[in-house]
Amino acid sequence: MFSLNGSSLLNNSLYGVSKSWTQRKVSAPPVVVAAVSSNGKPADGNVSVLMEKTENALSSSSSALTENDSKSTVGGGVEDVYGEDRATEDQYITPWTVTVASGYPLLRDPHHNKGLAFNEKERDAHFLRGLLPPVVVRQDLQIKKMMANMRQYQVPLQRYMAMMDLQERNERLFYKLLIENVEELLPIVYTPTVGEACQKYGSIFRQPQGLFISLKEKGRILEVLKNWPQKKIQVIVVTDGERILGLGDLGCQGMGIPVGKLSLYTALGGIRPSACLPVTIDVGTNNEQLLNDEFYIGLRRRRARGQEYAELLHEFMSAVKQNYGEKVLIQFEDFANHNAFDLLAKYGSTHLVFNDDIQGTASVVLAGLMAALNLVGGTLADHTFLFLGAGEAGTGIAELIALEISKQIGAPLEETRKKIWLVDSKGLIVKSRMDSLQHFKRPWAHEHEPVQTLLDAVKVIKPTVLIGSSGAGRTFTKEVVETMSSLNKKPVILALSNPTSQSECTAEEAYQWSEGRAIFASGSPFSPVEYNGNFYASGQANNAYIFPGFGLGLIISGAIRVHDDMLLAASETLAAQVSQENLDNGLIYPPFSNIRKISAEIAAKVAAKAYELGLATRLPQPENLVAYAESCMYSPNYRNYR
Ligand SMILES: NC(=O)C1=CN([C@@H]2O[C@H](COP(=O)(O)OP(=O)(O)OC[C@H]3O[C@@H](n4cnc5c(N)ncnc54)[C@H](OP(=O)(O)O)[C@@H]3O)[C@@H](O)[C@H]2O)C=CC1
Ligand SMILES: CC(=O)C(=O)O
Ligand SMILES: [Mg+2]
Repeated sequence: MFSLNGSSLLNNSLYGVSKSWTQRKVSAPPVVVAAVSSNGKPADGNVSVLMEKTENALSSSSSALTENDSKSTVGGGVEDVYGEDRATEDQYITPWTVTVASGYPLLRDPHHNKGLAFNEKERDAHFLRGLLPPVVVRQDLQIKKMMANMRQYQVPLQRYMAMMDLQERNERLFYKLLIENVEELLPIVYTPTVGEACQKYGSIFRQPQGLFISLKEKGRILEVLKNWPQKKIQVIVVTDGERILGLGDLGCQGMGIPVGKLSLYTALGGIRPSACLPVTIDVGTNNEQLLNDEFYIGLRRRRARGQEYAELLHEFMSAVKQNYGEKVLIQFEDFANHNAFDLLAKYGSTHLVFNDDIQGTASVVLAGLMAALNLVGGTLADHTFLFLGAGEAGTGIAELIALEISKQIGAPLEETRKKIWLVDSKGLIVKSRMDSLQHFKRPWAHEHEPVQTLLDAVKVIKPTVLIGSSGAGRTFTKEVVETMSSLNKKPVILALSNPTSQSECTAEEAYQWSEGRAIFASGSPFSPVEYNGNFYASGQANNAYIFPGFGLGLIISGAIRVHDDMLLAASETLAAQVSQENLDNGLIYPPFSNIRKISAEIAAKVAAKAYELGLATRLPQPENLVAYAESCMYSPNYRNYR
């Protein structure tokens, strides 16, 4: 889609797009839509965006969504997101228009560029003759070449940059590469490398990705949303950059996280890339190093707090609903906990919101624990849990475990919480600290004398399961792991903190210090470890197992709210995907290589729960939800252009 202004608006001739094409009535793919920003330049450096009429089943099912939404009482909705139909003459609209890309702009359009894979017919039909060398190569050969190139980079950040370049050059090739090499490339586009990329985002910045909404845009956020070239957005991942992984406040440079998470929504969960919108809300940063960094890309001011912050967030949340309707999923990611819990509570009853750090993490860890029971025995209620870290991840997981136990044994939550203990930076959370505790920690303040250190807490609480959610690296010391191992035949130890530098311990440490007995998983991946002549592979306890399938389930059912029972359903489904062979190898998560199938299973169970709870709006309910979920998933294979 092109939004026209300046000379483009007058000439209706866009960046070399052939007039014969622009004049043609377009009834079948490829239809080109391209965007021009307010300064008259291509919105993202790309001249055009090809929009295919029937990209996949999900886009056709989103037409059904469109019909529903246009009847919505919420202003805008999905059909008329730009408000042209309703705008009065004195209201501003964005003059989008539709045209067809060909020639040079087609090669510069990441959504439809195929590089050397354009066939002879397409080269003729789309004015590509001479713009490409003569050879025509298949997509699988392009994949082979890209992987060979990728493997030559020794430095992970170089691989990250190569992947981002590819995403900006040839989107389908990017996703096919990622899907087919998910175990090798996940650590590049996601944790740990994405953490380093965020830290250095200003220096490595080339092309803007996603929407940057800063305090400068206060009062104009709806207008900013309208600058985004895609209209049918289904998932937004938004951060304010204050708690990026375990790396702290990275301000505007946190954009790498929404971009990375959404690339997993597509690669792992099959959401169309064009339906994904990464957003960074820039309210400043308290990171002195960034404030003094000449390459920093964000607002050079300290963070807005209180009313100023709340008003900007509220304007954003309202504008999103107005622009995209109420079924757009808004995933909060890497907010600091003093905002995260409040935002979730405030918007949980008015928007389709999901906090990945609180809810997604809870679901993935509960799944791992359910699977681990096959190795350690007993039910969840038989175990004692100790957390290092009582923030979003820690208390989110604790609450979901308590809820699951409560459902299993029919006991009240207040009771089932009692076997779950948390340690924060001031020691064990106990009743005597109640007055000074943040609200999300209070349910975990049990009757006990104060305990200062994790090691002492392990000794007195005697947990069977130890979970690290502190963001503080190497805090599971030799003594801590040895004590866990002296208390348990098979200690369950999860070091969730990301990236690798912040992991509470390494896989090697867990296996060595437990003499190979630990059931270990970590937030960022570790290579298999050799101990006493045996190899130990550890799983990745990361919310990436959950959110892509979870989001897909919400979308295919047209869910309007997230419910805890959906999280439990996702956990059970993921746990059921762990095979006996995985368990025999000490793994409590299935391999990522099978993730698309797993995501479809999760999506189906989440959707089923949405229907059961009366939260689904896409009716009638498909008979076979797994098959339906699979049929809705984006395929990165090239499309043929006529
Ligand atoms: N594997 C996964 O899927 C996920 C992993 N994570 C990771 O979990 C970590 C924490 O995230 P999140 O819960 O959102 O962060 P929060 O900031 O909300 O919570 C961190 C908690 O850790 C405590 N803490 C920090 N340092 C120490 C220390 N040295 N000793 C004891 N306690 C400490 C804090 O204590 P206090 O309250 O006293 O300040 C706080 O309770 C991050 O590294 C993140 O990357 C998060 C989500 C998903
Ligand atoms: C994985 C994730 O969401 C985090 O570390 O914040
Ligand atoms: Mg996160």
